[in-house]
Amino acid sequence: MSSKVITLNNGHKMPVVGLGTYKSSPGVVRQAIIDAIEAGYRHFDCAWFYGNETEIGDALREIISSGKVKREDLFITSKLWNNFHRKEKVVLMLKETLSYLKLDYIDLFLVHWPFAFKENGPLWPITEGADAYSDTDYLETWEGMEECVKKGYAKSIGISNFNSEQIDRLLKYCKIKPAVNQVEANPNLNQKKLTKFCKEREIVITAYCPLGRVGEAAERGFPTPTVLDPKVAEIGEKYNKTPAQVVLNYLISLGMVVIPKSVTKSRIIENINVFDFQLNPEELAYLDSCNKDSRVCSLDMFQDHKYYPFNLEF
Ligand SMILES: NC(=O)C1=CN([C@@H]2O[C@H](COP(=O)(O)OP(=O)(O)OC[C@H]3O[C@@H](n4cnc5c(N)ncnc54)[C@H](OP(=O)(O)O)[C@@H]3O)[C@@H](O)[C@H]2O)C=CC1
Ligand SMILES: O=C1CO[C@H](CO)[C@@H](O)[C@@H]1O
Repeated sequence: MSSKVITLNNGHKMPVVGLGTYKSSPGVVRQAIIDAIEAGYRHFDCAWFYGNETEIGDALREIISSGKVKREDLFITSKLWNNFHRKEKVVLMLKETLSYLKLDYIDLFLVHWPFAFKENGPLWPITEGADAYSDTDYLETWEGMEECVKKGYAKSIGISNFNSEQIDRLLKYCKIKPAVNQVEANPNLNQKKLTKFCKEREIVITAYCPLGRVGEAAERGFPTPTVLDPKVAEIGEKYNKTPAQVVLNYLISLGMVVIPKSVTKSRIIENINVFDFQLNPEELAYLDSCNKDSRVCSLDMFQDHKYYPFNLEF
């Protein structure tokens, strides 16, 4: 099984299913990437912030040098972390990511969040609060992102966790349009309004936390993931599919790219086998009815930041 692809606003093609890598520990991520390649994945979602790009790079080098897959058949995403939003920092940070990933270019580079933190401050300033914020404007950051394309280090650039106002402000300013907005999306937060808004502007939505981060939801008090809903399991049984496959198929039917994370071989295989069934209108309506606009990644500890994105409806 391999993934379908979607065409971005610059003509580049992006596989509709990718493997998430947040919290895929350095010791296990190599095997997860190898298992994913075997299962048909060609799209990998990475980030400097995840602290595992070196090991992902080792796996990619191994796979490419074995001849199993060519570099040009892969779609690799990474993201610029919040401490490095100054224009001069952006290319330098991408070059650091490229050295970890052992690649000459990535396919997609995203601004991870619209808000910035001080350059020499903590990466995750939950105790320092506003003292650790920087008011570097994401429009300045975007100039650095455009430099990454001009220098050939990124084929496409995009944003993550941007709201509709931030997107329109960026669109008025940019020379290169963002190709993608990566945001949380799952049946609890189906992002229909933001998806429509982005589609009208030729921006593809990538759904992160598509499974509602099910592995840690109960213990961390996240909204109960829809993959645990018995009704979703019942829908899946009809097609001989698991709840995760139903949810991923639903998000893809809404026009999104999905990047489920797993380090478990059977689930890695399961999460890409989502293209051979179609939910009927009643089943789609049930999944629509699960929407509560509730987030796993609200990051509300940063809600007093000038560029915090979730104080708007979408
Ligand atoms: N741009 C941003 O700000 C953000 C981006 N992301 C990206 O999105 C990716 C996905 O989101 P993430 O937060 O990881 O959460 P997900 O919704 O992908 O959930 C991951 C959890 O689900 C489990 N899981 C995976 N497949 C199945 C399955 N078929 N059945 C049951 N459980 C399953 C995994 O367990 P196991 O691994 O043990 O199999 C893991 O515990 C991230 O890894 C990251 O790449 C995420 C958050 C924010
Ligand atoms: O990519 C990410 C993974 O999840 C984190 C929160 O748990 C986010 O802050 C971050 O954007």
